[in-house]
Amino acid sequence: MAGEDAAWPDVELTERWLEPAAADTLFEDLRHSLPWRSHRVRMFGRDIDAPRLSCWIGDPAARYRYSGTTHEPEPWPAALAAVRERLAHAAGTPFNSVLANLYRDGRDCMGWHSDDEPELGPQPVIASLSLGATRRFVLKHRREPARQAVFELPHGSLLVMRGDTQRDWRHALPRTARAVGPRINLTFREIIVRG
Ligand SMILES: O=C(O)CCC(=O)C(=O)O
Ligand SMILES: [Fe+2]
Repeated sequence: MAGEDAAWPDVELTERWLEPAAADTLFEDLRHSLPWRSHRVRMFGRDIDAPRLSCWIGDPAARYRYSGTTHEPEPWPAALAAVRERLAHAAGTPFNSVLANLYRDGRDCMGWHSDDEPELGPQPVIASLSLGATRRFVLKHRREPARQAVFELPHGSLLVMRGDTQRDWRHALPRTARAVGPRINLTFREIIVRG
C-alpha cells in the first residue's frame, strides 16, 4: 500500500511465462535482429562502457532519459508485438516501451539502481522478461540493506515489479564467476508522455 514500508518488495515471478520453444525463438530473433549497442556510463567520475549491450525500443513519443542521456526509441520489432499485448493483459497495464539488455556472459551485469525516473510515474509497473541463461536478480532495501530478496530468473520467466518497489528498494544483476551463456532481459515500461 502506498506510504507503507513493506517488509518484502511488491514483486511476482512467473516461471515459464513463455514456453521454452517460444522463448528460444524470441531469444534468437532478438539477439540477431536488434541493433545492440554499447553505451557509455559515468562511474566514479569516469566514462566507461556499460558491462552489457542494450537497445531501447518504444512508441515514437516514448523518449527516455537513462544514465544521463536521452534515448530515441527504436521501432517495435515484429517479434515483440504479440508479447507486448499478452504482457499488458497479464500485468493489467499498457507498456509503450522496453529496455532490452544483452548480457554476453557472466562478466556482463547491472549495478544497483531503481527504475525511478520521473517519466515512469510514482508507482511504475515494470514487467521483466528473461531469455537465455539463468541469472540471479537481487533486491535490497534502501534504508535497511540487510533486507534482500533474491530471485533466479530462468529462460522464459516473467518478473513483475509494482507499487513502491522502485521507491523503497534497489535492484541489481550481479556478475558471476560461473560459466554462463548469453542472456537477454526485456523490461517493459510505460513512459508517461506529457503534452
Ligand atoms: O537484467 C535484469 O534482469 C534487470 C534489468 C534492469 O534492472 C533494468 O533494465 O532496469
Ligand atoms: Fe532496473
